[in-house]
Amino acid sequence: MRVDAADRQPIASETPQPVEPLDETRPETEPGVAPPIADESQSTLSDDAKEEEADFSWLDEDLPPEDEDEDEEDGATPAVTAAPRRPQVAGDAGFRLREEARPQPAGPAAPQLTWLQRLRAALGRSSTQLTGQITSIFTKRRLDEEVLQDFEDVLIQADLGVETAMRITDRLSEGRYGKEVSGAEVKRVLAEEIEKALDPVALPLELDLEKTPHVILVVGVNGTGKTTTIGKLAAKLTRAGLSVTLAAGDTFRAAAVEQLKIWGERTGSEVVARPIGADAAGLAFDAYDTAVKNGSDVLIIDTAGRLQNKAELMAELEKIIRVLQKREPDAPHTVLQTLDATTGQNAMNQVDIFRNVAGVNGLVMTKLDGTARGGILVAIAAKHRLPVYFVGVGEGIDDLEPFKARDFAAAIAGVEAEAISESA
Ligand SMILES: Nc1nc2c(ncn2[C@@H]2O[C@H](COP(=O)(O)OP(=O)(O)OP(=O)(O)O)[C@@H](O)[C@H]2O)c(=O)[nH]1
Repeated sequence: MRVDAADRQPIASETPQPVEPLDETRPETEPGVAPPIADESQSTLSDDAKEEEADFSWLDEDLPPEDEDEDEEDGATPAVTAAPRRPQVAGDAGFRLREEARPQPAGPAAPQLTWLQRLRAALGRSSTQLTGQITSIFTKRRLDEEVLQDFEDVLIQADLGVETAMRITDRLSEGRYGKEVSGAEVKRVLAEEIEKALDPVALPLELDLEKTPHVILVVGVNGTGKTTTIGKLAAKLTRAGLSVTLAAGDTFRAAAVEQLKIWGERTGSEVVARPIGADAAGLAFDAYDTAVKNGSDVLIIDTAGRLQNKAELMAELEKIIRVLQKREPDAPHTVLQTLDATTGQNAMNQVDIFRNVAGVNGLVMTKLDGTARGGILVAIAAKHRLPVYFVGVGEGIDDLEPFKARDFAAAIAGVEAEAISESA
């Protein structure tokens, strides 16, 4: 079956948001009633519990073999009136089912404007800064070395990366050297080149349901939005009719566990949690079994992100992966890294680190709203060429959007998407 689809740094808010049960998405879950938490007896969290770390050395022993055994519209909360009995995934949901047997209904026309407006609003600061500088550089000046150098500097300051900045200035100078160039023309060239850089990485998340559960391990530095992204993703998947189990693998922070439980309630997903300080690999192992037992299509595992204690964190991630592979050799099927757009160049370095240790094979860029540093996504795409599945444009449940190269390029360059398509 195929489905496409240290020490802690301070974070903006660790307070779980109020619960708004998504009762319409999962009728089998009573509105407002929390789904069962695996091993409820252990779910009470306390500092004392840190002392009680279980012995998971048995995980290193060989295990007996296993038995063989959205209609989301662009940028808007999907109008779900009844839970689909079978997954129905819209073409633009940002993920897709590989399984041929799972049909993709045509669905209603997507309200593109809503999504574009949201993206433009999200990238407003990145775009305003960049386009303002373009206007001041190019007004009443002929294209010469000095202008091109000023332009290149602006692009580098906008975090687009040296390689992309040089490609854009080269392309601009082609046939225009010595001439006056309008700001509109510069923005169009900018948008086209950004789209070219992003297009290869704008891919839907592929969920392979041949062997359920499809395991998604979510990694990234703390505060980059792992838990929030997991919640938003669970909402997308459950709305499409897939069943999801969540594993609270950030066993270092009580607030992260509580936050995940709330997302579990909101999305009707079972949450597997352990006391603070518990072994994250053991939890992942149990969560896999829980997801098998409850028939989940997807298991999403949260992790800690204490980069300051790098050796310990990396050992923990490696152990989680090793342990999961005792159950399913291909797990985790997706290793998703969250990147906080507001951290600019740091985000690039974080990909270097987590890619090596955890085998990251997909990215989600969060907090694109309210940052002037959205350009970093272009530099990361050019360097790492990893798929970017979604972008986070706010803290709400609907603020996770499938990544679309053209829309992103147009929004950041401050042009209409049609302007790119006409001239590209
Ligand atoms: N504005 C905005 N805020 C976001 C976005 N994604 C996450 N956040 C906020 O960022 C903060 C940190 O998010 P978390 O999901 O707790 O991050 P985390 O990586 O799980 O952090 P740890 O649990 O500490 O490892 C929270 O206040 C979120 O609401 C986004 O796309 N936009």
